[in-house]
Amino acid sequence: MKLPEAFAAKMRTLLQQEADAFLAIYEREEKTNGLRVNPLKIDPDARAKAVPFSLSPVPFCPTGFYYDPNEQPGKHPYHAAGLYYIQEPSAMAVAETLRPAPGERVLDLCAAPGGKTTQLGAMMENKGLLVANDIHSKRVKALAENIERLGLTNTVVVNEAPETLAERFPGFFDKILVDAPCSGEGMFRKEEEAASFWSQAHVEECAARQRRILQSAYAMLKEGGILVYSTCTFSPEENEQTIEWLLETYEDLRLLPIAKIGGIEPGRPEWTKTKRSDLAHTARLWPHRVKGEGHFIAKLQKQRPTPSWRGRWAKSNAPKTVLRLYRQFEQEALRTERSGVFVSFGTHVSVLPDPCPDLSGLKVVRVGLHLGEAKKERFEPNHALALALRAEEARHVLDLASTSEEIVRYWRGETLSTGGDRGWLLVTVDGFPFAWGKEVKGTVKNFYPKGLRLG
Ligand SMILES: C[S@@+](CC[C@H](N)C(=O)[O-])C[C@H]1O[C@@H](n2cnc3c(N)ncnc32)[C@H](O)[C@@H]1O
Repeated sequence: MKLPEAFAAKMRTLLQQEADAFLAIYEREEKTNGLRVNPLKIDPDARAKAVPFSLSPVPFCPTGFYYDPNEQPGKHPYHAAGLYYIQEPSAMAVAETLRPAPGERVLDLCAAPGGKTTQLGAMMENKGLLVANDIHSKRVKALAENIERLGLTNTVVVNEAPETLAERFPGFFDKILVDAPCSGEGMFRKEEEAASFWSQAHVEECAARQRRILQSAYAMLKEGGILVYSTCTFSPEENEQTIEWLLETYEDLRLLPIAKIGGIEPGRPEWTKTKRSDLAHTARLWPHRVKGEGHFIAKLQKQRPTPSWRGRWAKSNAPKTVLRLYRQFEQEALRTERSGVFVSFGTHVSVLPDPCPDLSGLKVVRVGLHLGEAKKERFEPNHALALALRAEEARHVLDLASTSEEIVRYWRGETLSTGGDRGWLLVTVDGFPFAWGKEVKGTVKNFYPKGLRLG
């Protein structure tokens, strides 16, 4: 591919004798293809075996695998069922570095389309609070869809500027990820268009924006909290120099070492003004050193006592009539009873993550688990509920084989004839929840969402 000349010259100066190996990767056609299996849906012991592609492990991510470029996992019904997320392999190292625990309060500040959010949510086993934010309203839609597909129930999706969130949540989060908007030099093979935008001026604009975002992230971190910063670019201005600025601006921040496994290399202190040696704790994933397109990662801990958050927690506002209809549906269709704080938006009802702060006044796209909608005297379950269940939690199941004609027809939105009359049933693919159906007088009415159907 054709690289911007100024970019190639800059990388030659930086990398010197290593530059040829680095630049040679752009001559190769094939990019690396990866998928990350979803431990919320696939039993950890059966991970790779459950997915019918030839996979080889990504060395720095236990749930990550490379797949063969001739395979198309994005077109398999298992993708629609949320069994995996297709993700550029070096990107998988970022959430591994933050590694939140179940029950923590976590913020993914630049989250769309959700590659890292879905990885963080799975690590949290759906326990605690995961706030996924993105400033761009269009990109937030894909984020919400991916969260739903992967079966995350402890997330809040918001569409705000980081400054707005920083005013609302000072000192609130245990862990924050800033996967920053960047000049995307590591994306050139994936999206050739990204190369045409490259200029040194753009790199510097990105660096200035990253600093503004990091100021907000710092404000929202608790004392002792962990901040992970990442980019998919190579420029020192957006990587080591951004971290150098951060350490000089907030003297209580301490860089923590990142394990240099599977070809991951240290950051380059020599590419900064101060050359401070702790910058080698950061990580560089070079495309000529690891099988991946490239990333930079830094991990920091806040040391300073921080005034604790004094906001309010969210309360239930769901009308009794709506809740009664949901409980009626639950008795008819499910074997489990959901507890938690139920909230309604018009006729729609969701159950919040635990804990969940009061979100009024923020642009909230989605909270917790969207259970469904009360319609006159009945309750219609949402697709998100189907994808968050295990098959054994449904009273009635219609299981379709992934290789069958029926699953393709169902995915397209067609009805199926079964001869039964069981009401709400969970349609599964090889036992994995896929969608809702309603079986009435021998026919299963299709509730696969219109916007997600096969074309
Ligand atoms: C590298 S992408 C995030 C990729 C995502 N973390 C993932 O793994 O799928 C950076 C994101 O930052 C968002 N963004 C740009 N400016 C922002 C800002 N000022 N605050 C928050 N997000 C911003 C972009 O819309 C973009 O979605």
